[in-house]
Amino acid sequence: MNNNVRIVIAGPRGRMGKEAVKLVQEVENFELVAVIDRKNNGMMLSDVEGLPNVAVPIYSDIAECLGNVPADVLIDLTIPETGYVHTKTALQHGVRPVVGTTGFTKEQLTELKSLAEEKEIGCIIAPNFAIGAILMMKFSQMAAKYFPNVEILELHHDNKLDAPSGTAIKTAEMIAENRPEQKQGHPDEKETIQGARGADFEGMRIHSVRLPGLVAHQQVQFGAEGESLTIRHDSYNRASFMSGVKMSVDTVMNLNTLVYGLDNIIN
Ligand SMILES: NC(=O)C1=CN([C@@H]2O[C@H](COP(=O)(O)OP(=O)(O)OC[C@H]3O[C@@H](n4cnc5c(N)ncnc54)[C@H](OP(=O)(O)O)[C@@H]3O)[C@@H](O)[C@H]2O)C=CC1
Ligand SMILES: O=C(O)C1=N[C@H](C(=O)O)C[C@H](O)C1
Repeated sequence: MNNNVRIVIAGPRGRMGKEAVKLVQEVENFELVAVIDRKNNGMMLSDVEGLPNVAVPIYSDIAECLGNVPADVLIDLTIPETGYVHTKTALQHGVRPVVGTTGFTKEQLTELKSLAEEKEIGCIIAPNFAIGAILMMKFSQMAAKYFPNVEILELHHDNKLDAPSGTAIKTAEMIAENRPEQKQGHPDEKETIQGARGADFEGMRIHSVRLPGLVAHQQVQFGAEGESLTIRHDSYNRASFMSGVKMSVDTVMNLNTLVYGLDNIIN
């Protein structure tokens, strides 16, 4: 019997998608069975210039793909609107989603969790797959208990569509579990240029930097009387995310609900 995990990847031409295709080829019991790409429908991956020489079919429509190709896991690395439709369709077909795409709304996450539970299958939505980034979030959550004054600075390449990053939002949500909502800065502070103080998450400020040359970086900065604490993580390339993708694929096969964030998986 073949015990391979049969995987479909959505977004194989993207920065993350290309790495994921490489990962799936490298892991012994992972098997790429199809890809979802809005271009090149009906072709084989191996026929597209610049993509790995793997003979799997390309579909532009996920329902058509999952209706034709038996699969266990969908890895989605696309854009928020498409990623949401892909995740929902995968769950409806009994295929377990591992989603790196960021920018889902709270309502979408709630709806997808209900669907995963109704179908009794696993789904992982991970705003960040890098193990160091998960630790940064966990350490920040711990620190917030003692340092409630905190600002988050996230820095990314200038092709990123969503702001703040999924990682920054998840970090703020985790910190909020240990930090009562409070306004920071001077009570009478005023922005002379709108946005100067960043986005407001329960009084925590989130600042988004977009510059060419950056990959994915985040600094969580805590301040108290006479001291400060900075927790920082840097991803210098997309390979940094792949051990988390592998762990997610392995884990999702044994889940029967939706898990949001790898902080709920690593001990
Ligand atoms: N969880 C994590 O650890 C990480 C998450 N991310 C997230 O992953 C996602 C992808 O990032 P990245 O690889 O840098 O982005 P890219 O822009 O490099 O890749 C996105 C891919 O999605 C495809 N796509 C866009 N729109 C559609 C559509 N309507 N239907 C089908 N495919 C579509 C693009 O194809 P086309 O060329 O045709 O537009 C492209 O191949 C983002 O949401 C990002 O925030 C990124 C890094 C790490
Ligand atoms: O778009 C990116 O590049 C990244 N997106 C994720 C996010 O929004 O947090 C993860 C990582 O920061 C890279």
